[in-house]
Amino acid sequence: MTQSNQTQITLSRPDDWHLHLRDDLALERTVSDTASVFGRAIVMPNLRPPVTSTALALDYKNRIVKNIPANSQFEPLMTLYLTDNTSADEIYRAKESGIVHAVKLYPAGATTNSDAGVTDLKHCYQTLEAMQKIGMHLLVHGEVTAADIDVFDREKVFIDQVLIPLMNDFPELRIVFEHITTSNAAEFVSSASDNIAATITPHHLLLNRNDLLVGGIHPHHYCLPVLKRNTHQQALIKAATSGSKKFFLGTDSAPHPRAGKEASCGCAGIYSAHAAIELYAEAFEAANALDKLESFASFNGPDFYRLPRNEDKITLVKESWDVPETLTFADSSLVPMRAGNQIHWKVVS
Ligand SMILES: NC(=O)N[C@@H](CC(=O)O)C(=O)O
Ligand SMILES: [Zn+2]
Ligand SMILES: [Zn+2]
Repeated sequence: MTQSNQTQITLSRPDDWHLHLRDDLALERTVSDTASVFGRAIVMPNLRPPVTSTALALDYKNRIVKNIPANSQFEPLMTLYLTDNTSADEIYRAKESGIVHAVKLYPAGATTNSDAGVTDLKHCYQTLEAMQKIGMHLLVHGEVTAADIDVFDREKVFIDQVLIPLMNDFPELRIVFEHITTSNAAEFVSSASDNIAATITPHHLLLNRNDLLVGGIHPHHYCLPVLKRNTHQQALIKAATSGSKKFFLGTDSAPHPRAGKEASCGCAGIYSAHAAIELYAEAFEAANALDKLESFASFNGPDFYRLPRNEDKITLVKESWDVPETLTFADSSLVPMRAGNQIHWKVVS
């Protein structure tokens, strides 16, 4: 059967390898949306204050678990926020805990709540040594922050200025290049050693910078790394649907209250957790590659993290549904991806 008229797809339950759940009142919305479909999620640590220790990660996990719906087996996979002062001992404690699966590098100033991030990776070499030794994954927001670097070039420059030297100094360190947005990153990951992989978001597959800037400025399409030109979008689609084991699902679903997005200096982040796997199904169908969705969404991630694949399955059907203009979020509301429009796949089980 040609895929273009495929009307149903069943796949092993997917996981989200890059997710912002936020905290406290926000958890009711974010945890239930993700937990209704995904088996596990790598929960990003960029809270205020950030999750910089195993103890804080455990407390955070407990707050998340309280919001998991009764009928869901969802498991949050916790991460630590790397700072200049993170000790190797903290890495050993994290590994020992069994609940921390990775450490996240936010270059200071690169994105939301990144001001406590790393100012110079050289400060972290003992910590990185420990991570390499015990196989703790380093997740990177791959952008430089120098003011003289064009925002559209930040990711490309990060490869040469940070990633390549890092991989030379730590050739065994397992790295996830998060939310890649350029052909440069896709090509680099494809050709680099097996210990580096990448996540790709649904918005960087479905949108490009025209969707941010044409016909008016669209604040709900503003995210970091920023949407790039369509040639980069095409390169990401090619990578995601290539069948390569180095690319897997990471929504980077990053909610902000509506007022924070619709502002003269709006927050960066796109909320997709309400319809993430459906949005990926649209992107893979458009590329006539629905047969590649299961590996990208359900196999490549657990395989790279050396975790078991989920055993149960989900089914989506080709059915359009209306996305609300807003969703409740903490004590206010957020504008989800595709708000006020339709999504053309629907999870039925
Ligand atoms: N991606 C975003 O635009 N924002 C994320 C942070 C991040 O992943 O960079 C957030 O936490 O708001
Ligand atoms: Zn990021
Ligand atoms: Zn993120």
